[in-house]
Amino acid sequence: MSPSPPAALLVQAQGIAKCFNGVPALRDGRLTLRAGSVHALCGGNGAGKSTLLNILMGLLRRDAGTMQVNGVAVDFSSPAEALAAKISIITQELSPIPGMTVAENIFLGREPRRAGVVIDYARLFAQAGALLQRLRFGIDPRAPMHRLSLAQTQLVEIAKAFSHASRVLIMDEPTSAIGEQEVETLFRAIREVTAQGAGVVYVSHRLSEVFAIADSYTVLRDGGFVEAGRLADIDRRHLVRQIVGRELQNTAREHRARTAPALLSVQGLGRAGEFDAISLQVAPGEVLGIYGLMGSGRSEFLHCVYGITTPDSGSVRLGGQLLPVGQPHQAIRQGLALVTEDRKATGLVLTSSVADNVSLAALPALTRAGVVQRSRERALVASMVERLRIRLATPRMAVSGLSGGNQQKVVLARCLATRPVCLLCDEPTRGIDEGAKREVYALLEAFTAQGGAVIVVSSEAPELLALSDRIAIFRKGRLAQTVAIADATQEELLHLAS
Ligand SMILES: Nc1ncnc2c1ncn2[C@@H]1O[C@H](COP(=O)(O)OP(=O)(O)OP(=O)(O)O)[C@@H](O)[C@H]1O
Repeated sequence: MSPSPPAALLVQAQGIAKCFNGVPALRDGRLTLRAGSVHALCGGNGAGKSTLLNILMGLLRRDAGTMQVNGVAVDFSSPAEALAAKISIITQELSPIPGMTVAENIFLGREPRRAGVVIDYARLFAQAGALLQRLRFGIDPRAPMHRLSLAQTQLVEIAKAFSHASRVLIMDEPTSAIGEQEVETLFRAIREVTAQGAGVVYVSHRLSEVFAIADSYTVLRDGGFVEAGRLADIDRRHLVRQIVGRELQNTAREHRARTAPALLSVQGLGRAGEFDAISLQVAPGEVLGIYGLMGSGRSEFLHCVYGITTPDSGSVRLGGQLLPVGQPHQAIRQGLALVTEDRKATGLVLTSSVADNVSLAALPALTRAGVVQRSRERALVASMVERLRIRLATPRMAVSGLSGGNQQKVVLARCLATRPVCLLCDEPTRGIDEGAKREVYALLEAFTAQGGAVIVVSSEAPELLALSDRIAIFRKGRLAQTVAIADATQEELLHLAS
């Protein structure tokens, strides 16, 4: 029997190049996508993945190279042209319109109209409802966007990409803000559309996802092409080596039981509709992981401890001192820092420079007699850029010019620059590549070795198991149980959380 012919080529890109202000971001971008396939585009932070996909999508123009869609040479000058060629994208940065409903966000500019004029809301909500139900996302199409959590906002963005019934779906880190259960739901939807002949380009730093959903891959490094092939022919270690360009050391933490008095102590903290009666302690040198499904109240809890929101009941003590409620500036002064999940909303000033973002919160410590000591500021920024391997042209460039993963590293650098004694981390490695993840783990290890205390919220169970000494499981806003790391497994965590 002769082998079946390869599926139709949906996208072929070769030798794609792009410079920003004379600095090359992409030198030799390549991509091949076939009908019915999920193709993983892999590479470290700043490798050029988003740049290549933004060129394919018409969001950026290329400087050189060729691109074909369905065998026809293309050079899209806008996303509308790409959409007309049946290509849609879920970008890394979410851009919801908060004042509108979910349905309006999904069908913006394509709303069903009566007599071609007035928006037909009944049909709009019905269409959006049917789509969300098909995808099993469990979101009300009539809900106002501003009411949704970050995870739900990301699901709406995903639904929007599916609503175009495209032949090519580009997913640039689609799961960075959603939980394991929603990831499964997304994968089911991906399998459905590929079974019908669509092709998906999938970008994620979570390699377990890549191996679970994709069949073929391309690796980019430093803007250049490294390797492409079938995932069935390689293992995870090989892929990591190609992405990072070197063998990675294992940096697992040494788990320890802590007996010292608590550094951070939370007593009966509650906030209506979010979480209730949470009491927990973290000792110096300890990492407490928090695990929970979407909607379990884990991020809301961290925000409240830090002071972004005010509790209805309970108290927080740091080093025995009561933290005043709802005052993050005071919390920082007392030694607390928060690494946020949503870097755009609460983490960074995108239009300011990397240097300003890193030194902003540390300015009081860098100021003598009302004058900022610039040489100390420069030294601080340089050491953070080096420790975290932030990939940039110059520290004076705007944060918006950094790749997504490098922006996340700036968030971390900014927190560490305030010299905290206790770090609250909400998805600290979101969007960070495998090499940088190890660096973040090593940083947390060094931080705790010096007596710092850490609380980590992560939706990646393997990450929590690697980092934590104990894991608190949140379920529907309650602390369900705290388990010692020796007794915890991935299955056990999921079981206790659901
Ligand atoms: N608008 C811009 N201005 C200046 N430089 C840019 C701009 N967009 C991207 N770059 C640079 O291009 C390089 C590639 O970035 P890109 O976003 O494509 O990386 P990536 O592989 O998607 O990374 P990540 O996994 O971190 O999202 C980076 O060094 C980045 O700083």
